[in-house]
Amino acid sequence: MTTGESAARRALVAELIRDVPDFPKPGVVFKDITPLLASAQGFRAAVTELVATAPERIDVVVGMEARGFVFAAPVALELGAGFVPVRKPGKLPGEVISHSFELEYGFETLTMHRDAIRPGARVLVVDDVLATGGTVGATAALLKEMGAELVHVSVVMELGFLGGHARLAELGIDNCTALVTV
Ligand SMILES: O=P(O)(O)OC[C@H]1O[C@H](OP(=O)(O)OP(=O)(O)O)[C@H](O)[C@@H]1O
Ligand SMILES: Nc1ncnc2[nH]cnc12
Repeated sequence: MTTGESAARRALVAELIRDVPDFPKPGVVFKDITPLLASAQGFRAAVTELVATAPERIDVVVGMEARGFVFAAPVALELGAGFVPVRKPGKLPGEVISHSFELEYGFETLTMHRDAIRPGARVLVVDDVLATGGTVGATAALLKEMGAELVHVSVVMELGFLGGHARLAELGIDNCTALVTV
């Protein structure tokens, strides 16, 4: 794999993410990934690049409902790792642990099955967008409670102006890769 090919894939990913102003509320520029997913070449490029960012020996890929699932599941398959979902409240049938936080456009609670990941497992977290970092931060807190090792975070797009990277650094998460930063 050459650097030029990787750069071309990331440029294609960036091109296929559409800005939607004032969604879901005034003042928010929503980064819409549906054109990227609708493009076979674009979707493949995103998954290829996410897989390329993964450290060695990942046991489990964790994805966050809903858009995170779309990228995390194929990355897990490519890596030969398991997939574990982080879900919104009331969706998981077993005993859950949960964490609440503030999002760019609201409040959210995320849950995981308490026994989803064995202590010490090496985990890669994959999501579509890193905005304020609240979602990744909450997921990291859930993984810590389970005793899993958060090895790396990979996102398709980072909204740099919202300071998510700095927020994650404050939480001790300094291993985060974005394919595209705006
Ligand atoms: O860094 P943050 O400020 O936490 O924002 C990023 C999160 O926001 C979006 O999820 P959303 O809660 O809108 O859910 P969805 O995937 O179900 O649309 C996005 O998919 C990320 O998970
Ligand atoms: N501006 C944004 N666009 C898409 N997803 C987001 N999640 C949080 N903020 C977002």
